[in-house]
Amino acid sequence: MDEFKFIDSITQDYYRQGSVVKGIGDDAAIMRHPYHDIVTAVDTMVDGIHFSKDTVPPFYVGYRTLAANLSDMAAMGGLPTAYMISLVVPKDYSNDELKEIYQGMDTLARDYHIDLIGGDTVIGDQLVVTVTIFGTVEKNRARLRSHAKPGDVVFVTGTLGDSRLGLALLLNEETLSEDQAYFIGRHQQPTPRIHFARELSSLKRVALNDVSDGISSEAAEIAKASHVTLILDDDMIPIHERLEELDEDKVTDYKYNGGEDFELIGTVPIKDFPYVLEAAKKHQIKLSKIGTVIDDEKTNAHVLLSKQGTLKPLKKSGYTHKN
Ligand SMILES: Nc1ncnc2c1ncn2[C@@H]1O[C@H](COP(=O)(O)OP(=O)(O)OP(=O)(O)O)[C@@H](O)[C@H]1O
Ligand SMILES: Cc1ncc(C[n+]2csc(CCOP(=O)(O)O)c2C)c(N)n1
Ligand SMILES: [Mg+2]
Ligand SMILES: [Mg+2]
Ligand SMILES: [Mg+2]
Repeated sequence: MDEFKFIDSITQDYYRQGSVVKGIGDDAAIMRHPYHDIVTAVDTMVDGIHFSKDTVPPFYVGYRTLAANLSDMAAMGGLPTAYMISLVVPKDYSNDELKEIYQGMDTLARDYHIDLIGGDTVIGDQLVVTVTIFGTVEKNRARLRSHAKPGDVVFVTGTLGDSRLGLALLLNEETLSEDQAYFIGRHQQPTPRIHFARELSSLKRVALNDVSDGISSEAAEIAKASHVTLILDDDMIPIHERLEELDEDKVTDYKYNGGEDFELIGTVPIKDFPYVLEAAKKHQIKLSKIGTVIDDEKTNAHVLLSKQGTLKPLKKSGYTHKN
């Protein structure tokens, strides 16, 4: 089973409820409401897959799961309001550890002024934390993956591969002379780009996707949903200067396929790009133009990578759950 093929296989042909604006196929679902659209998404993190005892302490298991969920909300341009938690707790897990998970979530929840409104608790074999976020977005302003058009600028927030390097440091696969704490912080405590995405709410058309699997996958999802091709420029992909110290193959893998940076990749009409730059500046985040959108009629590819004067398809090699 490959998660994406599985999702395709269970997607309904049509929605019975007229209120479903967007069902399966984006970072979150959108439901029409008389005053605004409702945004909801669910994320699950599993011990041994998304974290381990060596990589993420309980406080950050909570923090990180809610952050990933808020990141999907940001990728829709939504304003979060409340969340629910479903837990599978191993028999040997202590009450103190459980409390820490909740403290991690609550720390982030306070920052975004959102409330825990429910959940479910099960005792099982392995720690599983599932968070469901609810929020709102102005009617017809949800930032769908299908909104990219030829001529758009492709942009990304922050730097890419930092979380992957943090994971490598935590797993002792890598050592660094400096900035260890920064990269570990990016892995354990990512920042959902809610405020930046909300700042774009006056723009008519923006396509957004958050970086959970790696931009090689996220860029392809925008291209596929929008029936366009994204051309990315290798020189313009933002990375932290410390990452350049690693082997070239590793740098390439981390920046395109590392994932879990929870940055936003998006496209906007060229006329709106200065506004997007201003929005990033206002929220003190880095924003980089990384490419352009073209018609997909002749390219036969979702994403093309421009590197050292050549243009080649970029394979969708981000993280995929498989068995
Ligand atoms: N088991 C499932 N049943 C129904 N819909 C699903 C299932 N798994 C995923 N989906 C839907 O498929 C779409 C893509 O899901 P995916 O998990 O890739 O998105 P995401 O939340 O942006 O990524 P990530 O899992 O990395 O956070 C979403 O609309 C999601 O709601
Ligand atoms: C211990 C450990 N090993 C590996 C990884 C890497 N990892 C796990 S899931 C995922 C993609 C996002 O998942 P999803 O698509 O479910 O949001 C990535 C990059 C990790 N975080 N911890
Ligand atoms: Mg997402
Ligand atoms: Mg998600
Ligand atoms: Mg998923």
